[in-house]
Amino acid sequence: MQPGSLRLLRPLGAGWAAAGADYSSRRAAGAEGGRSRFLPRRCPPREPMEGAEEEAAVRCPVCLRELPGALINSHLDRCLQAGEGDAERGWSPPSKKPRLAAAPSGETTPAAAPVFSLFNKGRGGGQSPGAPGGRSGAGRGDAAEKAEEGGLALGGGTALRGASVAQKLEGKPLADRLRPDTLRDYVGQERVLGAQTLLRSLLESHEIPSLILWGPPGCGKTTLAHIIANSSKKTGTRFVTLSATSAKTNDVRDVISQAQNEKRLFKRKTILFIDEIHRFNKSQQDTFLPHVECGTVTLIGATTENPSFQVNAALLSRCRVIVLEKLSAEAMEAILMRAVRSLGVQVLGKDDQPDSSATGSGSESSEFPVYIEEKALSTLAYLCDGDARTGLNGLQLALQARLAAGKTTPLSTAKGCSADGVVITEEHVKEGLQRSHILYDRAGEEHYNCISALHKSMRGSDENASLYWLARMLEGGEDPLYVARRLVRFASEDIGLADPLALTQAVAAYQGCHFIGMPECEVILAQCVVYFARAPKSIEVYRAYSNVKECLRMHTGPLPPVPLHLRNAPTRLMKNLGYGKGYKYNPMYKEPVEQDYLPEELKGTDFFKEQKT
Ligand SMILES: Nc1ncnc2c1ncn2[C@@H]1O[C@H](COP(=O)(O)OP(=O)(O)OP(=O)(O)O)[C@@H](O)[C@H]1O
Repeated sequence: MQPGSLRLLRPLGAGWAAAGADYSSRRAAGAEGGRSRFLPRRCPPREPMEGAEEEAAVRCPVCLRELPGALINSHLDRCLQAGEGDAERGWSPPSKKPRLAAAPSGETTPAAAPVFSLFNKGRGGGQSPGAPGGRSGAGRGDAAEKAEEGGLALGGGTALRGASVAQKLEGKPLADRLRPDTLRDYVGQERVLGAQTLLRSLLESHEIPSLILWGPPGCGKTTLAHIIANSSKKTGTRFVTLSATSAKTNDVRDVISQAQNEKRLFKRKTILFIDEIHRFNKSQQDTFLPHVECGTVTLIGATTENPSFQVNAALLSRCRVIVLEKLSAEAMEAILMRAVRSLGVQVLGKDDQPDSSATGSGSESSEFPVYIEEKALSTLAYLCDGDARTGLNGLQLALQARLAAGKTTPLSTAKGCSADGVVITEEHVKEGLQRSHILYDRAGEEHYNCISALHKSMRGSDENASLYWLARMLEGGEDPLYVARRLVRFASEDIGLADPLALTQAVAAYQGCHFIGMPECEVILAQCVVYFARAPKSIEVYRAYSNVKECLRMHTGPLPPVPLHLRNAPTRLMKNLGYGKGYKYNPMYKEPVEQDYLPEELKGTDFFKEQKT
């Protein structure tokens, strides 16, 4: 490819990324590959500035110099040509700081070589397909990092100093900074986004249908929308974002009218992304229904709640529902691995153990390289329960806390080397995670899933499973009174007259929880749950009552009147009308009383016999 074929279309931001990507592929196609191919380049002298003073400055993605916009393309060509020569001469990179400052989020991935097997599995030397490591051209070589940062190498990799890591952790949260910009970096969700899937082909061909992205927190809904936004820019499509938590109906109207103008005047399409769409009430959702229908906007809604309940049915039928799942532990490992690489933290393998007995401290700990144990990463990947934001926040907190503590640990490596470093262990990452985040989402789908699992386990007389689901809820912060109320219902619905004491137990458990609260009341609920799991079950009453309701629902015409003999007759007039006439007061009879209690037309109906199976 000729240098002249590379063009910067935008001054900065997206243009940087686009130019960087072109540059990467150009470099990759060019020759033998390897990290040295992606080193920043020494640049030709600055171009003359005449006549360009008023133009916005543009930063060259290769050498990071700022130039007038008009000169950037010719500069870039020369810069690239010069760079090729430099790479062959083994040129060493300039200082890292400006490069970090200029890089868009997620684009800096200093490639510390992975040193343990777990995260290398099937990832082609630490680079997984679609995973961070798989990106080409985004990071510099290990040697360059080492030379620049003075980090110590253990097990073949390089770790940055605490001060550098701390600097990288400042500002935006790690999760935001690492939000992938392209599908290539989007990890997991193979079922809906894997190769050959419909959605992937649609996205790759920039044919974006209206979508509802449904999935648990941190599984990548917003990220997927962000990727669509990036790719839609290439086709000139507008991408507008609203959050249902803060947007008002008028905001939606404004977006719609702007979209109508853009469509009419410039033939530009608009994609409207609404985060947490379930927070819009149904009438707010109605506002954009006709505009989705006629194609004024393509809607992308993200929700953690089941859209069948939370999204207007008419709107739902015009959108494709994409169900995203919790990220697997493997996917989480890939995401965390990308994070530690981008921070310059080195992973310690099983054989590179810190000497925990000799933890020292020192004010210069910021001068020491930072390491994280392999076990700490895999534990984090499991504990964050498929929520990438929780995982990345946990990692960030663990690193920040450890760096702030200023403690260093002597390390001995498999190869017999020893060194001091700031080491993040499994315990540290556990501390960095909020327990309630790990186990349970009190407000969301998980709340209903767990209570349903508890109900079914008790119905199935599985006392172990019943206790497990109970503990999942209580440990996750569920309101014990909510569980107790469900137990009251269960006592009648599933145990019923097989053990009428169950209802008493449930009500007592409710009151007990009310009196003493958590955590003491947990055992009250546990006792009740086990009692219910072991109790005989009967749905006789529940079924019979359902049959009665069904009978009422199916009735056509006016409901039959209450038979006169069953009516009370408190006044003379009522008596005269025949109310209560012929009623047989049962206690007055020794023998069984022959008397009808159902309306005439239902005479002889047995709701208990007519049980549906
Ligand atoms: N599939 C993924 N691949 C790579 N990174 C991901 C993925 N999913 C999430 N992340 C990371 O986790 C962060 C949070 O994800 P995101 O905001 O997309 O979650 P979400 O599903 O929209 O959650 P919420 O419902 O809480 O808003 C992102 O900034 C990104 O760094």
